[in-house]
Amino acid sequence: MAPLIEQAFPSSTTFFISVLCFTLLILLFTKRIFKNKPNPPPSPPKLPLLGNLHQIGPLPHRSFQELSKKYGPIMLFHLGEIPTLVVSSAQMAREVLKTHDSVFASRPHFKAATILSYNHHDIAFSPYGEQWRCLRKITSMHLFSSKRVLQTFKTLREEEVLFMVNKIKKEAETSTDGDGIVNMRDAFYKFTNDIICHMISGKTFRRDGREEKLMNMVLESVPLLGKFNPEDFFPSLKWIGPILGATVRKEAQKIFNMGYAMMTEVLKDRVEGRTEGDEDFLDILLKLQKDEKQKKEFEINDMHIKALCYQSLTAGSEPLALSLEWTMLELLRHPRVLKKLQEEVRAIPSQNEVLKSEDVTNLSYLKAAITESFRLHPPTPLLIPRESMDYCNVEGYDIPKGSRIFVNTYAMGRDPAVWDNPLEYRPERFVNNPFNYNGNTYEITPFGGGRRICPGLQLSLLTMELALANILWCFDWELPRGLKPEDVDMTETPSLSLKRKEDLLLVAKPRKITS
Ligand code: HEM
Repeated sequence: MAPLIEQAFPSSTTFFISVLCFTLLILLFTKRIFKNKPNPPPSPPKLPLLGNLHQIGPLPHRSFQELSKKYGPIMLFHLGEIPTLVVSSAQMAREVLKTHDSVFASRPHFKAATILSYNHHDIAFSPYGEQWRCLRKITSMHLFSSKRVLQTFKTLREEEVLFMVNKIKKEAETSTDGDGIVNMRDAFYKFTNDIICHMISGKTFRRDGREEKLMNMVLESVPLLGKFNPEDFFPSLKWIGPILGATVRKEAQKIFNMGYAMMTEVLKDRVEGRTEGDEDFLDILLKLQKDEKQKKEFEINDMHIKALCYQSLTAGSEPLALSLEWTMLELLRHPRVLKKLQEEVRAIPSQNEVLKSEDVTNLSYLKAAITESFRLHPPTPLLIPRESMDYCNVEGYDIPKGSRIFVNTYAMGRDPAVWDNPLEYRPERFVNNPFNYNGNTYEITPFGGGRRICPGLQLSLLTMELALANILWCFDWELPRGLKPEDVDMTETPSLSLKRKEDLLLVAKPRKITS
């Protein structure tokens, strides 16, 4: 044997060097193979063709929440043919909305959204690119500039709050059994719809009951955006797409046709002239349409104007109405909180029938109650889905280009690792710790984040504070027909929004405001 070894390895040094080289080669080779192998986030087992679709129920935020308990805060699903990333922790939300915001800033194409957004002429469903950037700039510089939100819309908000309060009084007084029961879901939807219509087209929107017709369109279109449409999950089946998605296409087209006709009418009225009121969206957009400097940067056509106006209603009025509804519901389910909030509001030194914006700026418990409601009931529980424009590595995991992204703010708000006793509604959590919605905090993200953050954020918070303060200033409230707080049915209904199945019926008792 010895001669053979000596023959192969003439000296022990050569033997040692050869072994070392061999080991290094093996290491390099295996590392290379390993490096080329993608490292996807944890996924539940999937079925052929369907992928993980069968694991997602009618309330996807809840299905994802349950699955994240097993698979962690970053998961990769295959919904049909589409890789879908779902994140449900502050750290992972920060990765998506901040660290890699530039990669995750686009939106996927869903057929219903394409039809309802006037073929992506809006902001919310527009893919990331030149058009989105220009429309977004117009929104933040002109339509929702801080000056307009704080000053121009102040009178508008106060007028519409007064209109709502008077309607609630009337409905309570004329209730069928004289029991003062008011449908507060209806009241809030009409209120937020009126506010947005007022911003879009001044006072003319109440003509011919237009505002009511628009509200009904919003009520039909939002659930449609959340409805399962097979063609959105199997894009390779292009040839049978229209058959697979026939129902959704038909419904979306019907709503689009009605909305388009209405918007055309509103725009035509305005082009023919107007006489009164503050500058509204239509004035601004029509002015920009003729502006030479704007034309060089980006030409706004009538389709953009109609889509932007219609989208303010779908993206704005529904989540605002639902936020008011969930907050009011939690107050009625928690009499201690309701009482404390009434005391804060009623300590405002005013003798007026209704409160003005300047009366409600320092209500810290009200602000905390609103945040607590967003934590438990974010109106858009998975945000508006994003799409990755490139390959991305998130915390060591490989995310393929073209993935859909959901940020589960619903699950984040109920995470026991972050919130003690997470299911308890307790505004005190935020009293000395006010939540900064557009800052660097990602424990909850009710308005999203990064470059796609909701442009209606400031307007929504100011509107909610004024509306809720007045509702508590003007009325005492009770649950109807002896219903106990613990017996309120919290079942949700399937939609893109987080919506309770039942309407919110409450007893409103108008209060005498005395000195
Ligand atoms: C409480 C009320 C509201 C909530 C909770 C809310 C929530 C959201 C969320 C979660 C997003 C997606 C953000 C993301 O992808 O990161 C969004 C986007 C958007 N929201 Fe809101 N929203 C509210 C009110 C409004 C209002 C009043 C308007 C306008 C009148 C509005 C207009 C929009 C638009 C245009 C987008 C799309 C932004 C983009 O894609 O660049 N929202 N909103």
